[in-house]
Amino acid sequence: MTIDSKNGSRRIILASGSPRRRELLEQLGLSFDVITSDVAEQFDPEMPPAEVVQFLADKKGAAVANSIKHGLVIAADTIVVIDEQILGKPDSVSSAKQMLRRLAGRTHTVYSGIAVIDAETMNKKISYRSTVVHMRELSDEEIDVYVESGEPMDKAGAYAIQGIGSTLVTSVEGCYFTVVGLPMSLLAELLWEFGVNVLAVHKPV
Ligand SMILES: Cc1cn([C@H]2C[C@H](O)[C@@H](COP(=O)(O)OP(=O)(O)OP(=O)(O)O)O2)c(=O)[nH]c1=O
Repeated sequence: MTIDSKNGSRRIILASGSPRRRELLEQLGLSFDVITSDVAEQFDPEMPPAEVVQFLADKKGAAVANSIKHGLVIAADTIVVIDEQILGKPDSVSSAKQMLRRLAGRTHTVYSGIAVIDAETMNKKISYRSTVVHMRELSDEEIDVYVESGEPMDKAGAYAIQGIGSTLVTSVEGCYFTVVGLPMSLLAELLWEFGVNVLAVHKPV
């Protein structure tokens, strides 16, 4: 297998509208395009969380891969799980507050799945990581003020560990980037399978 020193010969496409995922990929110095699809994030409620994030990452990636001829498509999905219940992105201010009331003072698990798909062959590699997150106790007033910031609204579980939400998290067990939405070491492993060595793609920091 030839490993590209840069992804030069290989077009990489990020199938995600998430600015966080874009920023994380940019940090690797990879050149890539962003193409989003509008797949419905629906899944069988009986599906275990690890399968949900892989299923949805695959669905998002396949939708984009099917619309182009060449390129390596990267897609991801993130969910928060507490008491065996899946929390996605809140659809209203009140659901954001409800999610945070549920998470406050407790431990939950964040799952992130990644799918990498070769658009030419539709050969795919899909996997996931999970991280345990401990959140401190929060008063209703703190929750109200945090939700008013707007930050929780497009985040699974209604918080952003990389933002103001960092002040809610006391500790994590596992990969931080899994919580942000793109487990970077897993991404490197999956890209390697397609001949892209992210360690060789560098830019000065
Ligand atoms: C828990 C948590 C989630 N998130 C984000 C990551 C994801 O963007 C989002 C979960 O929703 P996703 O459906 O995984 O992603 P998305 O809709 O933002 O983007 P796309 O489907 O186009 O790829 O929550 C954070 O940014 N920080 C956090 O701490």
